[in-house]
Amino acid sequence: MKITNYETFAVPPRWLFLKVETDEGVSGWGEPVIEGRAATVEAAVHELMDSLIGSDPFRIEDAWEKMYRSGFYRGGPILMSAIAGIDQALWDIKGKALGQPVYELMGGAVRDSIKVYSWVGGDRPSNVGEAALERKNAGFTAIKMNATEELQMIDSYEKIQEVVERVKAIREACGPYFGIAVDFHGRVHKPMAKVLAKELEPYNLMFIEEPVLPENNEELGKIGQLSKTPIATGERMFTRWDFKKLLESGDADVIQPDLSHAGGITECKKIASMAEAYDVAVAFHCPLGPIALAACLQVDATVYNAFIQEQSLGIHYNASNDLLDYVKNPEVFEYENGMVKIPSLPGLGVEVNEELVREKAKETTNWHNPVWRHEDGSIAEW
Ligand SMILES: O=C(O)[C@@H](O)[C@H](O)[C@H](O)CO
Ligand SMILES: [Mg+2]
Repeated sequence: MKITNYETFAVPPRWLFLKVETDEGVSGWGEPVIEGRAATVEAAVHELMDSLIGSDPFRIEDAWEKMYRSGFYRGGPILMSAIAGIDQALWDIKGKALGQPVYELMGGAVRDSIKVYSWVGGDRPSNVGEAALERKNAGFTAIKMNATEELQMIDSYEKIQEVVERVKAIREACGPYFGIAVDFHGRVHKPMAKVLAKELEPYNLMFIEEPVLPENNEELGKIGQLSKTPIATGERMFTRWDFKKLLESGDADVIQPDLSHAGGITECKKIASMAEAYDVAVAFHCPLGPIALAACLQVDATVYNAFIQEQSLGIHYNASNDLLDYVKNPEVFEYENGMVKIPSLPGLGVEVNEELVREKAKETTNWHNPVWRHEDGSIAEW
């Protein structure tokens, strides 16, 4: 079998899909994108795919190593997202050609379903108690919320108190054992991260996420000493080599590589195995579209230390589109009791609605992160 052609489609709300074709008529889909930089990743996908035309799509490891090692400059969000989507498409082709779900080609499933969490409050926090209860009533057993819209390096205890109040509202609305994750989103710097982590400790959170920016991961250990709450990070880390130091440090309790940002199925499986050796849990990051989620579920099936899966339901900047808009077989994601069943159809399991994708790709989709400023005029972390 040979790779003969490929096409990319930028579609609303802010996603990029890739279709890879072969000479035997089997095609595969991937989702190579990083939020806010879809066009840049698209350019990288074209460069990398051009070098794969004519090669055997079954030799995924070889394709991965070629894309990673033959370029001299390596890693980072753009290249690793491009590799990620291509890798997903190759696994989709292989699974479809062999009539097997991807997890069967990776050693088989260790679980039949995985717990998922929903977002509440979107990006800007508001009425989170009610929103969380709505999710709970819809069957979810866990949610994630953003801690804060903006916080300066040293900021007021009033803003800290606002975060605490929202978390308290969710805890009170949803009961003592409902899963609550709080995403600091790298918006909180070390001086206030210490304070916030300690203030949130009494609420028995499932985890706090990116308490500091990943470039400051060496601070995680100190925050961990101040609070028992499990610490999660990793959505902005892209390779095994990025995760190596973090895992060696012992400072992360949960890692969150993204199947569309961190080299795809091939790389994320390896990162997860490294984490297993350090007794670190995995919660694959996925605020993206249906192909990315499908790829996550295939890997979740085979990763012993995976315990929960993010999915984009409830994320407000995706609200113009439903996760299932581009999928012809929406029943592939079977939600029940806050869990999603692992799809067992060949390949990634999602049947992409190609006509709709082509139609929507005609619209201009140019989503960028909004620029926020603090009261004093300085740029706020997004
Ligand atoms: O954990 C999450 O899903 C968020 O941090 C998103 O990745 C971020 O807003 C970029 O889209
Ligand atoms: Mg996050």
